[in-house]
Amino acid sequence: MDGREKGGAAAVAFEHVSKRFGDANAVDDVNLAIAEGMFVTIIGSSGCGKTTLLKMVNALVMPDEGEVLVHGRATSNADPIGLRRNIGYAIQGSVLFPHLTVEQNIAYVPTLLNSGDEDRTEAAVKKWMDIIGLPRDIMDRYPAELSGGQAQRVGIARALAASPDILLADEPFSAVDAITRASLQDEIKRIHEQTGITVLFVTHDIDEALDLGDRVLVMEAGRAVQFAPPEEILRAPATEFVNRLVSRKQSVYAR
Ligand SMILES: Nc1ncnc2c1ncn2[C@@H]1O[C@H](COP(=O)(O)OP(=O)(O)OP(=O)(O)O)[C@@H](O)[C@H]1O
Repeated sequence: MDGREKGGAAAVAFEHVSKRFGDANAVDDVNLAIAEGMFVTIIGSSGCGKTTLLKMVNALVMPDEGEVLVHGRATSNADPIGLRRNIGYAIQGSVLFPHLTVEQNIAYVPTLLNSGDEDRTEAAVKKWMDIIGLPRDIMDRYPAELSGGQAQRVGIARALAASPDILLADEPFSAVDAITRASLQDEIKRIHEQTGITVLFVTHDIDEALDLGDRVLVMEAGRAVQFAPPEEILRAPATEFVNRLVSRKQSVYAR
């Protein structure tokens, strides 16, 4: 059994999920289902619970109430290590192992999974370096010898190299210039189209959220206030906050 026992189950479902830290409701009764292969962007002001929501998918944070289901199976019943094997996690800033080369960083999880099959691991590393637009000649460099954009690409390649079927991305493009960011956005779109991977992508940037997402999830003080395709977010913002978020865009799209 691979955890997909409920045929056609959503890749990720939040069933009335809440999480508190002290007095703060980090996530407040979130109830939604994300179909397999969907690209969901998550946006909201600072501290509204985006990261906490993401971390509940790979069981880095457990809900106080409700259940998070991954392929129909509650994270509370899953072995966290097995769960994380199928879930790539790319976060902002550099989280590369500083003492390992680019190749070793990307190979880290495939090495564990391929248990010593070096050819298979090397093939996986090269494949992901090519897909993500990393030149082969940086394979032997250490993270400190990379540009910010290269380090973020390596982080994403590492998250994808284990061939996960879900990618959690927490502002993965936040620390790069606009041009690098645009090219990384194109690449993540292409990877999504090519692999059919389910993506949950946190961003602070409404343009990025509307451009990348099949669905945009807007969060406000821990609550999921709107979960809809970009056109609907623009056409019918559900709250005053969503309205403010998109007001500038509507005039542009209405032209
Ligand atoms: N480990 C923790 N301990 C205590 N409080 C926490 C913890 N993690 C998150 N919080 C609090 O929970 C709330 C939601 O935090 P979270 O990081 O999920 O928000 P966010 O929307 O991702 O914010 P940002 O956009 O600033 O990254 C915040 O009030 C935060 O201070």
